[in-house]
Amino acid sequence: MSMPEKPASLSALRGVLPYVFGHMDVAAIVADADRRIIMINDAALEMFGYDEAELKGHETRIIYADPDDFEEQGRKRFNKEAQEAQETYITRYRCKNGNVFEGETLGGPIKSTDDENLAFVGFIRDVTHRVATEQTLSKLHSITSSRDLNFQARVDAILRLGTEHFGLPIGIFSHIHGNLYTVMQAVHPDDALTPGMTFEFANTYCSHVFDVTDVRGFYHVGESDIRAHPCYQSFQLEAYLGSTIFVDGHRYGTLNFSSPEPTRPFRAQDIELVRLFAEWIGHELARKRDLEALENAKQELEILARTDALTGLFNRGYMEDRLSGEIDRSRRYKHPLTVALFDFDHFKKLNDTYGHAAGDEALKLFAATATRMSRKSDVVARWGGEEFLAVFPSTGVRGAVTFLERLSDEIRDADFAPEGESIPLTMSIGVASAHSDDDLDTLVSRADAAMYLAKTRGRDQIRTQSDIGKPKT
Ligand SMILES: Nc1nc2c(ncn2[C@@H]2O[C@H](COP(=O)(O)OP(=O)(O)OP(=O)(O)O)[C@@H](O)[C@H]2O)c(=O)[nH]1
Repeated sequence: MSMPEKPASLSALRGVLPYVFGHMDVAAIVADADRRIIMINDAALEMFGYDEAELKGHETRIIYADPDDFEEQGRKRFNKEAQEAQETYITRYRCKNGNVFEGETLGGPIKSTDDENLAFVGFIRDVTHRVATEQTLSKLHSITSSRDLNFQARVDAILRLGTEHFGLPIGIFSHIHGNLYTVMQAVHPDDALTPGMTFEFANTYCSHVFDVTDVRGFYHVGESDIRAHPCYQSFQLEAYLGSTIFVDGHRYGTLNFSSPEPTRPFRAQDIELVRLFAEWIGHELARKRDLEALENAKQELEILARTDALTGLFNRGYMEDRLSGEIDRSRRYKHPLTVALFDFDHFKKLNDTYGHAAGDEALKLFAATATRMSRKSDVVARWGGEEFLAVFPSTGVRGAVTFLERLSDEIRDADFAPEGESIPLTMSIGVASAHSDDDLDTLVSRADAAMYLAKTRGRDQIRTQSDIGKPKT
């Protein structure tokens, strides 16, 4: 602010003060060296709610909310070395009616022609709302950048922040689909709103927001054009502020705050804040959805990577890892572990006679039957073309053979009729149990040798490792 020419004395200054500050729209207060008010302009009288006579001659202490601030400003500025006002500071002031506000103040001495301090002037601007908005923005930043909070906790914190900032005690994050308004999350002084509650969309004030895809505020519905609104009729909500939430450019729902009491008119900053809150929720929803899609795709890929496409059983790669793990576990816990290697008999003939598709059906029949009959802890995999490997944890040879007899009977007796003609499917099965020094290769090769024995001894039978090297029985 540019100052007029310097006056020579305090009395000269007193003469010009009303002309200089009288009609400014910024509140201006001038005090003498004893900090007694010698001039207060109309804007300041209006700001503080006093008459001129109530302030003139009083210490400026009267307008400070906190006496410590009065003392501190005195130390800083009411001294010989003080320089003319250059930068602003924010102090809390008190009005006559007790209201406290944040005042951005530009203050300093008015110097005489001899560079003496004649008086001190302060220009004050009420920045309460700006300060409150800045504080809310800073809290929003902490909420949205906190690593400790998940999405739901952040939305909850934003709902609470909004209710506090706007002075509207009910906060709702909604999803809107057709005429269905669903509460996703809410804060309510009586906990009257819970996630999953639904309302008719047309009956909510949000219809005004969602349909125009913008922010809307009503601060005293009872005295407005929309007092016939069904929301007012049903819920008697006097005040409302809401914004549309967009996810990737599509309308998702709303973020809204409301109150059964009328409130002050909303300011431009309120509109921008609620829009900002809603924007953040929209971005997070999009991010969450992308992450979930990515996670699902990853899981599908993992499943695909370990699955045999034809039969849906585990594939060989997965089984090799799994069996190695099971061998380690059986060694560590000293539990038995048995494996069985299955090979269809005369599969080539089946393919050649009935076609490859019939062969595939036989493989699928085995997979479905083995899956249905085995225990949860058993693992069955396609090991090669028409070869399968089953692993039976905590099971000895005898237990495994009992199960394998039932399984091979079931498959032989299944009504497998590729061309309407029923043909029995038989398998040669080799069984081996893990020794303490076994690895994947040694264990499977014993099962393989037992399976080969079953083939050479006439097929459609089960042979175990103990049959190897024994004469035919
Ligand atoms: N339909 C079909 N056939 C397959 C598949 N994988 C391997 N085969 C066939 O399985 C047959 C295996 O033949 P072989 O190894 O000679 O054995 P086999 O005819 O069953 O005779 P034995 O094992 O001695 O009883 C081959 O004809 C392969 O083409 C598959 O995914 N689908």
